Amino acid sequence: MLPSTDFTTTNAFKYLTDHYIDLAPKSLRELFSADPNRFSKFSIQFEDILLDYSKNRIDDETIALLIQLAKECGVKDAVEAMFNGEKINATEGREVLHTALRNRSNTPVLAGGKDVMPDVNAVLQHMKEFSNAVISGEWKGYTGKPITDVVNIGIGGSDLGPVMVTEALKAYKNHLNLHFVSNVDGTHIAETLKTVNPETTLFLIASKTFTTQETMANAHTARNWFLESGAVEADVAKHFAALSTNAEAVSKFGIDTANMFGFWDWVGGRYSLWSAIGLSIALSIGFDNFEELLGGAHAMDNHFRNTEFEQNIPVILALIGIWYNNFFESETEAILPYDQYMHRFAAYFQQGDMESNGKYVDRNGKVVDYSTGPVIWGEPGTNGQHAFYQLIHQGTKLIPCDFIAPAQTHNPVGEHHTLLLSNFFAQTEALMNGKTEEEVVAELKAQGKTDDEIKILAPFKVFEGNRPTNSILVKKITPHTLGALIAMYEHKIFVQGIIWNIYSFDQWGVELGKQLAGKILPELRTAEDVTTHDASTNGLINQYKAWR
Ligand SMILES: O=P(O)(O)OC[C@H]1O[C@@](O)(CO)[C@@H](O)[C@@H]1O
Repeated sequence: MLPSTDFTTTNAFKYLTDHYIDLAPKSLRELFSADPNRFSKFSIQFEDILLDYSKNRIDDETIALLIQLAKECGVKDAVEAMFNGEKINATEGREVLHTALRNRSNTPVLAGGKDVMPDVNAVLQHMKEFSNAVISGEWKGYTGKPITDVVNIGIGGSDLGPVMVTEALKAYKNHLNLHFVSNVDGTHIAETLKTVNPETTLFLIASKTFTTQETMANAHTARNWFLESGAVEADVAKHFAALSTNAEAVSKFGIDTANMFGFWDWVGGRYSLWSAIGLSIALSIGFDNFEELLGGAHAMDNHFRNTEFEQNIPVILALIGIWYNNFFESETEAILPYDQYMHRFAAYFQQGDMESNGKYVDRNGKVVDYSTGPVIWGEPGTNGQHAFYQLIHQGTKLIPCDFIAPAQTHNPVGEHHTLLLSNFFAQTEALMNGKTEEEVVAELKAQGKTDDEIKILAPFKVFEGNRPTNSILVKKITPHTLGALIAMYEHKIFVQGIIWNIYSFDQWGVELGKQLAGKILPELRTAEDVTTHDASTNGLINQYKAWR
């Protein structure tokens, strides 16, 4: 069982509250001038990843108290419970074993007393053989042509991970064209089908449950399009594969279960890119690179499981996030990758973090009286600088930011990468140091501004600074380092869920909307006005009917 501690009643929480009051007035400038070793003290290197967390509102005591908080909340026991296959997803009665999917050591991992590794390895072997056959051209379509395009049809965890990884690793992609259809909006499948040839297109129907409305609607549309193009039922097997836990539903849809790549209930949707859901990744970058991705995540798993908290990157990130979320009352966190290939990285962790920790009831079924999961958002740098950095620098909200950048680029064009990295370094420095009134006045004087002009302008040009950031410098974004980065955030989310005493692996909050949509759908199929809802919903539906 997971420890179930109300962290607001722990000693650490009390001392952190007292310490916050002492520390809050101190500026980061003061903290850095007081300790010349601040960077080395508050940074951790793991393989080719450097985490610099020194530009945070912390000192030695803060970190010591936060680590005490983690210990008082039983984080270590919770980590072992997860890796050892305990049913920590208690409301669904399931284990949480996405770590087994990338367990490259192949040591036994028990779920329900059974070692899952033989099954995991069997699916990986099937994925390897299949992706090699498609990539090599050995796998032929119904007119004898090799596959040129792969369309992954899925949503949420059956889409976001494959999209993010195939984009982030585009430098490793082969000749296959990857397409991702997720939205039930007909535009998504219509626009995609315009671009592909039924003779050379492979559809992956990616759905853990194989019941998700959007995915099944898109899958049936794709199947109808394929059959209307001149193919027959027997040809479906050459052009459709299923990635799911639900063999019965796959077979009922009409996909040969020989083309099914299975996974298990102990794989959460938002943690599933390491499973058969990752087949589109293997097709895009090759199975060897997919294994490298698994290897990077496995390396981070070992770091997370075996490293003392003081040097444990996911634990430190989790604790710093809690420090701002629960003591400085920040509400969001920005993930800002200075890498255009990583443009879907923040979006991926919107599901990863917000679907895991967007909970208001604790593990005892009590409504919490403290803040839990943050809003996750972000865009690549430097684009964000021209969109929302104004608020981060001079807004009234505290926005903790994770800045991520590769030291090496895959596209050494001119000095673009140097320009990019100059911004990466400058932004965290600016957010930390700000610009004082004295510095502003001196600058305006040097520009020849009059005293009156300076008096008017100066307040708008002062930067408070003291705005916290983490800097994550990666030697190069490769399948291995990307796998490690993803696992790093997964484990950060896990640690925060344990400390907030919430269940991070169910997602009951997505059900109500689906249920109500199911009730409204038949009402939209008739011409009559509806009266069964509140005045707003009735009014909207009836106006839609009048206009459609
Ligand atoms: O993979 P599937 O079963 O089609 O679910 C898709 C997504 O739907 C959810 O919102 C759950 O209903 C996400 O948790 C999940 O990743």
